[in-house]
Amino acid sequence: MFQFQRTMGLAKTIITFTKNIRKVRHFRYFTSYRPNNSHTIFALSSGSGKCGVAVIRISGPKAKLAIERIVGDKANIKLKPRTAALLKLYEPNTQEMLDKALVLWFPGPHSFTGEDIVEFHVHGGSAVISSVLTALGSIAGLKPAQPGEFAKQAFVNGKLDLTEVEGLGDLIHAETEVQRRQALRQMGGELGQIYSQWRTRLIKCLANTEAFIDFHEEENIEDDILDSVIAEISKIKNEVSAHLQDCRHGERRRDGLHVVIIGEPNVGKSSLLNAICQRPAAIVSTIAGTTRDVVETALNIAGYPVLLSDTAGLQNTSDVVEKEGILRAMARATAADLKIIVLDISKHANILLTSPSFENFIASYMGCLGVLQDQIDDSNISKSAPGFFSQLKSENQKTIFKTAGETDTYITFFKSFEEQSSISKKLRTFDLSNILIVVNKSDMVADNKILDFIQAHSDVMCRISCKSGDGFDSFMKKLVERIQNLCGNPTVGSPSLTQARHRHHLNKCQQYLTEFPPYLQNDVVMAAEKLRLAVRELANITGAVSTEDVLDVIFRDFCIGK
Ligand SMILES: Nc1nc2c(ncn2[C@@H]2O[C@H](COP(=O)(O)OP(=O)(O)OP(=O)(O)O)[C@@H](O)[C@H]2O)c(=O)[nH]1
Ligand SMILES: [K+]
Ligand SMILES: [Mg+2]
Repeated sequence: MFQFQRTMGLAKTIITFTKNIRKVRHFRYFTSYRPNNSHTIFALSSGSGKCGVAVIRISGPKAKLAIERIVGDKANIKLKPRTAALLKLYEPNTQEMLDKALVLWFPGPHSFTGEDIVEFHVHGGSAVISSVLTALGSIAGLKPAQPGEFAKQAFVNGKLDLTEVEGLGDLIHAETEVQRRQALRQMGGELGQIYSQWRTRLIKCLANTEAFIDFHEEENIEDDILDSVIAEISKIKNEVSAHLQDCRHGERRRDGLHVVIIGEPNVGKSSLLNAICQRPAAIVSTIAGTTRDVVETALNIAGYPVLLSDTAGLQNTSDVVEKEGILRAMARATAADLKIIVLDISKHANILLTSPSFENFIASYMGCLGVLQDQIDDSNISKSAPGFFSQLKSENQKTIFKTAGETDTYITFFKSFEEQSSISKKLRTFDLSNILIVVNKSDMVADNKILDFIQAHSDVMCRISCKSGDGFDSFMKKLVERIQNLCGNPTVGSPSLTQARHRHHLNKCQQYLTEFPPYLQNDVVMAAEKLRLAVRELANITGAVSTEDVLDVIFRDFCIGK
């Protein structure tokens, strides 16, 4: 019991019940899944292909034996922990020399995996590598590592929790600066610590609740014990909520920000995509409807990972293939983190100038394109303008695209918005943080009024020419600012969750914590069960409790040798 109290640092209340300890419920939530994994594994840990130096790693109880078999007696004399020694490697059966290598010896538990580890830094030719791997395979008790098996050993031996393992995986896959910084921070354990401290605090609440259940009838238990539990749980719930409301910053930084280019046909969407990624990724032509499918490119923009998509021009069409392309474009635009809406100055200048207000302009143009429907409050709209908007909602392709490209109709559209003052109000609340309007082909029109209009709305609008390159630098500056705002800084503030898996368990944890107080009124035992489930959800994130299935999913993404 003493050990138990000391380990968990439980609330004082619990300590007063040692004599009745046999009654305390079993603390199932302390159990962790630690599969017995004592075999010795080996693999090439550096990348494949010809290279100057290749690193072959061995981890497990027979690592020492492996050095003795491959290096011979000299190994024992020359090898000091964590110090490199230049030694000859031999085939253990024929004694043929294989290579001269740097050999490093990391005795467990002070190693990456917690097991004994040996590293051979051999010459990086494929024949050298395969001869050493074959020699290792011939030693009884050694087996080739599965993908991610070194990291799994580290997890099993308590060297890394699951969020740290994920951080390590992300670091290996990081392609941009921001991904690298975020992964490094997660691998350092900061994210895991947030979840662990919530879990520890919830375990204390659970222990107090269970103490109440077990002893409140016979012992002089403090009356307000449950009040303090309720207060603490409400505090934790608020902290989890704040952590969840992070605008998906961490996930965007890990998986890439989705940016979609949309607009009418021939406005220069594909030209813009090509200019941003500096290669002819999408076909450009004078024919309206050139782009049919979504053209996606993965880019590194100012250190942020971005998935930039060019889409089919939005218009009414009877062509079934183009129609499908338009549906895909709209689906992409709806799901995107940032929409770049492209206009053609030679075609849309008139709308810009005759618009009664900027909001109306945006609403009418994008309403016509059918891309802001997700931001329009349905109920309000159907009340205010049942005919117009319900038609727009339900038949957005059929009805709206019929009119696309006709300036007069746009003007009629936004004038009708203006007449509906309640709708206008709604439109003014559009979230402009995820929209960037690009007025292209500025080489074709040089009208001061238009330039002034664009300048007056420079927070969401810019003018460029994909043809001459004019305005492109300031567009890119604006784009980078948007991306920075949408992704946040990975090294500032508390660390963000980075995976849908974290979000899933945190949402479930929240749900159980919400259910706790109402249950407490009628059924304390059930309330305690809710708390236990909440603790379990947090334990799932860090791997304090996990199943083989979960581990398989996480380690599967690693390559062999990691
Ligand atoms: N003058 C001028 N022409 C441009 C500019 N940008 C693009 N164009 C031309 O406009 C035409 C259409 O360009 P695209 O990039 O194919 O347009 P899009 O929006 O992708 O067209 P769709 O895929 O058919 O929807 C091409 O002939 C381009 O060369 C520009 O800044 N100035
Ligand atoms: K085109
Ligand atoms: Mg195109």
